[in-house]
Amino acid sequence: MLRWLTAGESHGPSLVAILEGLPAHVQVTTEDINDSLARRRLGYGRGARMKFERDEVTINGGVRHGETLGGPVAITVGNTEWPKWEQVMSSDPVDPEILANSARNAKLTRPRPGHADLAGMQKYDWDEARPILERASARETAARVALGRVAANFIHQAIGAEIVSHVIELGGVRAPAGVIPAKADEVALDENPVRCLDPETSEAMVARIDQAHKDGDTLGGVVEVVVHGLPAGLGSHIQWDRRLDSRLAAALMGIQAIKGVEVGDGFELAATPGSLAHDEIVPTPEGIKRVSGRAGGIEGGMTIGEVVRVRAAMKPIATVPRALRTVDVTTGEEAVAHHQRSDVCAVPAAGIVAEAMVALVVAEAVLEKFGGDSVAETRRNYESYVANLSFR
Ligand SMILES: Cc1cc2nc3c(=O)[nH]c(=O)nc-3n(C[C@H](O)[C@H](O)[C@H](O)COP(=O)(O)O)c2cc1C
Ligand SMILES: C=C(O[C@@H]1CC(C(=O)O)=C[C@@H](OP(=O)(O)O)[C@H]1O)C(=O)O
Repeated sequence: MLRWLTAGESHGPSLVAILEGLPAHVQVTTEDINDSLARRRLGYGRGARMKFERDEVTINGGVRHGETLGGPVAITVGNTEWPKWEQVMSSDPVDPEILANSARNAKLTRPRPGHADLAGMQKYDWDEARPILERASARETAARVALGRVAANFIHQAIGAEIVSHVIELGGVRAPAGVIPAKADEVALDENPVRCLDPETSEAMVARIDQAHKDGDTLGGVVEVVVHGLPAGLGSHIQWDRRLDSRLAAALMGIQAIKGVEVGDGFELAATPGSLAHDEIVPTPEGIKRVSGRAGGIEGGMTIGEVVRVRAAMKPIATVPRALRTVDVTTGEEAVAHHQRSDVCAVPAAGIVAEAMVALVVAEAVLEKFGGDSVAETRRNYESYVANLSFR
């Protein structure tokens, strides 16, 4: 069983992440994790915080000399802005006079529509939004990306599978259909300001972000995660919670601000006749293949041995500079929502987080199918399965 958990607040000293259940000998280094975290900071339209803050990665357990030991992998991502927040976010009590004189500690009593503020204040009985937004913030995704990198290394080393993501829609600008990036495209994707391979679309997306910035507005979009190299048979049709599609959907929907998930061509398939919607099966010299990939590589909750493709739709950032109407909870009067700073658009970053979530779910499915307490054992089991697969 693979399980993972994160802890920590947006302006706390650090995020903490634990991943348990991976076999021994997964090769992973602090540099690998730094590399993935740096990719999450990329993307045109992010706010000031991404520029001045750094992620300080420490692997606290489960890895020795660049290889996992089989025990829980523990990672902390330190927040270099912590000294500014040491009192506001102190875990121990702080002199009330110091807090009363701290502008940073001013009560946030005007909850933002679209964020967790209001429901969180009601549910957890707080008179302001700080205790809610600190954990609701997508700062937490840094911890998931750290774990996702360990999982991605595992699936690559055990079965050779590779994950890549790209932005297919941003602020209503849609990339041409049918482009499926290879892992080799990742460098170009990361160099592109909106992680989109089509130059014209990418320019239009950047222009849309500039316009939103000027208008005091924010944007959402759609990312697609592609997994190359998975064999047929991960996941199962046997029970709803064993289906790989349901698990991928839950993992993607669990990312802050993701409001829709598609497997393959998803919603478009709903409007397509069956004769055109499915991926016909044909014999080829390389074995049984599909003539198209509309299903996104999953049928009956199982991988079919083709490219897996899932999409996640992100709503626009909730902290809208041209602030939205709300109620000041101290007075009960109409007000505008609090706004200090925010991203205009974080869709490119959401793609990196989506890759991490897909890596964790796929790693879990690989371990279910092939097991193994060392990477070599997982690989042997995988190779034996593939060599004996019927109707290859
Ligand atoms: C990478 C990333 C960055 C985000 N940056 C911001 C931000 O700067 N400001 C903001 O209000 N929301 C931001 N969000 C979205 C909020 O975290 C999200 O709207 C909030 O947690 C409530 O979302 P929910 O309704 O989906 O739970 C970001 C989300 C992601 C994935
Ligand atoms: C810090 C990160 O993202 C943050 C996610 C976020 C939110 O509300 O989700 C709000 C912003 O933080 P702040 O309100 O402090 O400016 C983003 O910068 C990060 O991704 O590392």
